Amino acid sequence: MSSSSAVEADGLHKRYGSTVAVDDVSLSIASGEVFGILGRNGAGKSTTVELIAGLRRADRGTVRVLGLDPWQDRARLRQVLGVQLQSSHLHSALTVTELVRLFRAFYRDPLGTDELIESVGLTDSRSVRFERLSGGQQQRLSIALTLAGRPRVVILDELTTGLDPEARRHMWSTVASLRDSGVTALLVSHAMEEIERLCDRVALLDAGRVVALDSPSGLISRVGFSRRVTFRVAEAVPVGLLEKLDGVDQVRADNGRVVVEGRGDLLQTVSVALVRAGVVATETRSEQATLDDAFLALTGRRPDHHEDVSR
Ligand SMILES: Nc1ncnc2c1ncn2[C@@H]1O[C@H](COP(=O)(O)OP(=O)(O)OP(=O)(O)O)[C@@H](O)[C@H]1O
Repeated sequence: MSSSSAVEADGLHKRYGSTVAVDDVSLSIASGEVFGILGRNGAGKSTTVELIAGLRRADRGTVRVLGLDPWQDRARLRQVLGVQLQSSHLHSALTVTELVRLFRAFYRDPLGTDELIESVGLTDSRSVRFERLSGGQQQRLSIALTLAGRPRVVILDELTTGLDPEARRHMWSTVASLRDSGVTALLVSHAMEEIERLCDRVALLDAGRVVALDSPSGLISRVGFSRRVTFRVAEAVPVGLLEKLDGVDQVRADNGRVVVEGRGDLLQTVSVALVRAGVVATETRSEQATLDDAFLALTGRRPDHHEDVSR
């Protein structure tokens, strides 16, 4: 393993009965990197991180986390690896402070109780029992518990699922400060915006295999177009006219809604052509290709949270 790798997985395989969940997955995650695992439901994301965390044993292949074998060296790994627990595993009758104290006791050099509670914005709720916390607060507490032992590597599975926008931003800044302090983070997410903002690199999993591994912008650059202009027209859609324009790659029309994909100053090109043709367009929008588009281009489908293929 390279000395700067925090996580090294080589040829991982995991099968459940006849289902191949992880099929020859190899990853090398650099120390201090924020690394994302993206894929639709059932792609093998959770199984992959469970193999890395030593929660499951691979049928084949090897994993090293900071040089440790997660299955053989579990006790030592626990001191340096933080894994975000699902909140259902927690004792619901304990308060925030009691849970934080309980988790701190597992570690040799934990962060302070107040510091941990403050870091996830739960100071005002520190005497509240777990079962009385909102879903978002429970999620934030689970992050504090993950960070209790000053881990050098953290695994966060669906970090911000169920959080409101403010809590989500708070989580993002927590990940950014982890990165600033040199912690390696492995993020599993369906949230494209989150992956795009936070991750240095992303592995895209499909049917248990890594189908692409690149920076978010590198993945986006593999999409065949770079810009998309959408608008509505009340009259007949001038598809033929648009298709002939410079920089236009594709035109789709559905029920008066037109989607033009292409390159360069696409909005200007399309707007001028429509005005010249006397076509009135409304609800015009111009956007750049996103990670969503990359997902579609690389797997042939949009991620599960976003089934709107008409975009
Ligand atoms: N304990 C299990 N027993 C049997 N099959 C399982 C088990 N865990 C996962 N699987 C199957 O393995 C495949 C990969 O599942 P996994 O949970 O790793 O995917 P995922 O990408 O994390 O999905 P999701 O986004 O839905 O959490 C799926 O087909 C799933 O049904």
